[in-house]
Amino acid sequence: MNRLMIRNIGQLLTLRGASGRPKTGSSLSDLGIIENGCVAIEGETIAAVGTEQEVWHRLCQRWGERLSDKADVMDAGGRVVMPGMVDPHTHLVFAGTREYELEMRLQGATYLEILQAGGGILATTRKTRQATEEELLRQASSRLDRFLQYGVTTVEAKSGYGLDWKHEWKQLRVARRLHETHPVDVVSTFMGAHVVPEEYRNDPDRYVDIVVDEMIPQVADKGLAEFCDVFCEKDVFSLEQSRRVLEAGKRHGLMPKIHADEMEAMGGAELAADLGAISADHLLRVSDRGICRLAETGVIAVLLPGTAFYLMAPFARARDMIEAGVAVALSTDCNPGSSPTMSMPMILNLACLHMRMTPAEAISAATINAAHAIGRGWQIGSLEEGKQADLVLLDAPHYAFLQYHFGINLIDTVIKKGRVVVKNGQLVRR
Ligand SMILES: N=CN[C@@H](CCC(=O)O)C(=O)O
Ligand SMILES: [Zn+2]
Repeated sequence: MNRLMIRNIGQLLTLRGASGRPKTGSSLSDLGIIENGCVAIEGETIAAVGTEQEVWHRLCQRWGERLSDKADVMDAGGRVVMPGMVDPHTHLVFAGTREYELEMRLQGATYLEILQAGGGILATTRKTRQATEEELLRQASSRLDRFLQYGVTTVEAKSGYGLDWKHEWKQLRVARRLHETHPVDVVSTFMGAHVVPEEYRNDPDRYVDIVVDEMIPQVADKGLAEFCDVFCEKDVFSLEQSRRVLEAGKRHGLMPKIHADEMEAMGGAELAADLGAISADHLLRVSDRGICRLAETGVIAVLLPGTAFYLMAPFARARDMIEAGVAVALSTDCNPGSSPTMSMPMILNLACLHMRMTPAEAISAATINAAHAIGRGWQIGSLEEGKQADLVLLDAPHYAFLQYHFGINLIDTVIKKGRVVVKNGQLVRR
């Protein structure tokens, strides 16, 4: 079994103490920092975390004396070590690109107008349906490589560019194969209710019936996803249709997630609260009442500032949410239309500069709270004994360098399940 000790860590961000429930309020600012820290890894798991002295003491008890003979040692050179980041909202598996929509939007077309004219998600659906499973796998795998280089060690991935069973299933199979073969862990969400496909344009309720009665039972039966999501939005899926989809998912053991209050305050956050969803995502226009309900019910707000930035829309009110006691997480929303990025560090920049989160709050939101938003707070998102050994070494002496710099990548080393997968910023070939 491999053993690795990382020593001489200037700032070790443990994010400890929140594996049971996400951070809220002032605890978001507490990164559990250990100065001159050390982490020991055994196999895929963290064996000890603490100051160098504490870790040596702990390991001598476990491994006996002469530790350096028993473990590889990595010198962090006084730099920052933190948990691998978790991206809890991506549309990872798709074919084709939509760079032409940028120009259309710059000329005044809105995201929803492009969609209604048969572009947007519908354009990506046409391409994704045409693509072979191998082609989708290849494209999504190279996106995961980039995620890894940006310090992300687990992503959630939604279906929703198939919009019929054959192609939704293809997307979910690709996500599963990536989880099995790529170093990044992939957690699947079924999102057959992403938009109404063109063939049901005149009968959207019939499409909802198909999602509810045919697709969700098969997804559950085949164990293809843990979560069920819906795009609850004006002219996409109504509140009532969204409720039907998420309730059906729940009956089949798929936990609800929701694209809520993105373009209009539709009451999506309130629906998430009613249903006990694990997260409500986007929330650019959420109402005050929606914020209160999220806080009361413990639904995690997954904020996607890359989308507001790229769609030139107002940013979510992260400060109001944090003050109200909502658990906030951050994500890229990686997709070909509204947020074509794999850069979590860029998301942290935007969270600070446009949503006024502090650097420490943003790191909590991108690690332990993001892990909770996909039901993995017990396993990842913090550096504590017994948790999965997913961690990142920054080429920086202070964690705030991650938000202070922009447009450059400070991720030096990434360790996934105890193995070095990125070194000097470069992927280590598998
Ligand atoms: N808003 C809906 N779905 C995605 C965008 C998908 C796309 O445009 O392809 C989102 O979360 O932003
Ligand atoms: Zn999305």
